[in-house]
Amino acid sequence: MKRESWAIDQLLPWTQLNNVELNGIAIAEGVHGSGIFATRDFLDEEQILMTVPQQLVLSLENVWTARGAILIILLLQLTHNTTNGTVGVANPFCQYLKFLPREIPLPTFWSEDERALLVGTSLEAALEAKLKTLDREFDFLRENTTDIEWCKQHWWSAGSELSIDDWRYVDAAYRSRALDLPGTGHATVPCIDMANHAAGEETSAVYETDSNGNAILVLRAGKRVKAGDEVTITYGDEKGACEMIFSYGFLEEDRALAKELFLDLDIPDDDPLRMAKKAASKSPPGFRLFARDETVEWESDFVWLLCINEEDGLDFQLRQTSEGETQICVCWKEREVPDLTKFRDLLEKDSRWDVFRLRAITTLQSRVEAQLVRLNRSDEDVRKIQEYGDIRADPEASAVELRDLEETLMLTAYQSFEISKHELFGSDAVQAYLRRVQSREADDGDDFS
Ligand SMILES: C[S@@+](CC[C@H](N)C(=O)[O-])C[C@H]1O[C@@H](n2cnc3c(N)ncnc32)[C@H](O)[C@@H]1O
Repeated sequence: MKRESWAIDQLLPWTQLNNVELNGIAIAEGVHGSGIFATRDFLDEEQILMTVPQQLVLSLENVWTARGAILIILLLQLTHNTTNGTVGVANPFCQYLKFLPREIPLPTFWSEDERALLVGTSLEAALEAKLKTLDREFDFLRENTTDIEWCKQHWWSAGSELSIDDWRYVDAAYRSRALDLPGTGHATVPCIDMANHAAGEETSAVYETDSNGNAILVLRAGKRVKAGDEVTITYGDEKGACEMIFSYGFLEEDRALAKELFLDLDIPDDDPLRMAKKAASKSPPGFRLFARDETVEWESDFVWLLCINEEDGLDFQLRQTSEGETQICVCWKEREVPDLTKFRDLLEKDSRWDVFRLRAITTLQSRVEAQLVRLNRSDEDVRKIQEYGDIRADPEASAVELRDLEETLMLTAYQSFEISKHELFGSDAVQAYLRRVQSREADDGDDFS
């Protein structure tokens, strides 16, 4: 689809027409694309810098459904623009979309060589999954709209241009511009979405909902901003390096830590409960590593299901719901576990808790080790791509830094798993368990002999 673009200095008449109030700020071109800049000095005032009327806030509340609906609405508005208004009804959003960047630098738009720089990082799997989902969604859109006359004409017939890149564009626009607006929820707010990111003390403004449901941008308490300074918000100081690149396409210049990463886990093929565990699990199949103080901690509901077995007391039962559907239930020592997020709490009460913990930590440590091997083995290929590949400077810089930051986080995690393992090996429960296993193995050996 051929998207029309308007220069950002044309945005002012649009804000006036649509009752967006700008108080001492202007939206203009800066170093990170468009941004918001102060046009006067602000000295320690919690001043409202911008008010966006409620009806312009594209939120779940306003559209009544999830991400898919917002993407479809964005796509319809783009179609309205490219068909000279033949499709859909003109609304302020159609014009506003012309002020968005023509290209959004998210990894879903990276070339094959650029994506190959991510091998061994947690972004590799996340990006692969995202691209597959986008392909699936686009196929679904095509299958379900080809029989609608205007869609056939403007999206799918020969010469009409809706492509997977258009779908990736609306997804990237949504992902990089949506806010979690306090009092409203996930929303796309025109004009406030022109605010660039700065973390920590550098963040100069916050966004919220006023008592009338309007979205407002407010100067942070105690912040001084001079005329000409950029007005910034935070996209989430706690976000990991992977998520920053995935959702916004950049890493902050002064970032020193990956902060967090997610690695997947798979249930081994020889686990007799594999299918039941997969069917019963509702949590993401993996674990999150995150930096805390000088060390790295982890979080996972899935790992408990992975490393507990039938002989420990795990079982599954099929139940019929009142709607007639069959549901799989997890049972621990013959009692149903209604909420799998609480399974860990039940295990913690068991006398073999240290044994379970040791199993979990060993599983996580070997997964981290495998990821480190994958990362290190790809270093040589990455160097070749840097030398000969078809890559742009920004994706290269982000990918190389991500490799570095995630390697440090994983090495620290590996070490801290090692320390925990040593501690757990010394526990009475683990020693008693090992003695039982050894004597069982000896008995098995006798059987064979
Ligand atoms: C919500 S939009 C902000 C407005 C955007 N600059 C524009 O031109 O429309 C988010 C995008 O701005 C860019 N951006 C924001 N803060 C940045 C920063 N600190 N460094 C680099 N790029 C940034 C990234 O491309 C990001 O995906």
